[in-house]
Amino acid sequence: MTKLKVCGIATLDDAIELAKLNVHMLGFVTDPISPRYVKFDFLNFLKSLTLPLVSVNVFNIREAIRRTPSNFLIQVHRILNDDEMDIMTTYERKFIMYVPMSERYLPYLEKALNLTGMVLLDLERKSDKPDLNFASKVLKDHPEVGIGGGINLDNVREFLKLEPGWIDVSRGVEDFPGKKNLNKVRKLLEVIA
Ligand SMILES: O=C(O)c1ccccc1N[C@@H]1O[C@H](COP(=O)(O)O)[C@@H](O)[C@H]1O
Repeated sequence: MTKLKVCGIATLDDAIELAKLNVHMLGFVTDPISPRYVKFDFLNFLKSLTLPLVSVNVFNIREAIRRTPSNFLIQVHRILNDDEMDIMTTYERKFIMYVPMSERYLPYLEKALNLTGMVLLDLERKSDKPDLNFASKVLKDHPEVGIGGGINLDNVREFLKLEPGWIDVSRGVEDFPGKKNLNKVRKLLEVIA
């Protein structure tokens, strides 16, 4: 069954309340590029939560590896070059590797799948439309892969038809950047069930 990761969480209350729902993973963007940015120190307030927690990073990967609590997964939300990919293999950490949802990134997808069992197919740019045909092809061979990209209550069924390992949702369950709407999350969980 497809699991739900709610990402871009920026308040302790939201994290605690979402953890009480049947959400599978909670994501926190620890890169200042995001309007949902939280400082690494904020992650230390989440240690009482027992579900999988994810630190999402774009440009501060090394800092993230150094400052993210050891129980967190680290999401690398940027295309890495070969040297950076090699360096990733030297760390004893669980990574989620972001891969843009586009045919031209198939070679990178293979590299990411060799590095980690957790790959997230997501938009190359937040303004893009998801390439669900490409995502469908990937998921036929790699059903464990997660998918994101503007998922919300109106379009979630299109993504669920592909039977991804998980769906990754941030903007689609927000009142404003960083503030999650618990009722929208509850409704998403009802659709997934
Ligand atoms: O959410 C952000 O602000 C963000 C910033 C920088 C890198 C990644 C970010 N979010 C990731 O993108 C997916 C999908 O988000 P959305 O549902 O399309 O808004 C989200 O789950 C994060 O993993």
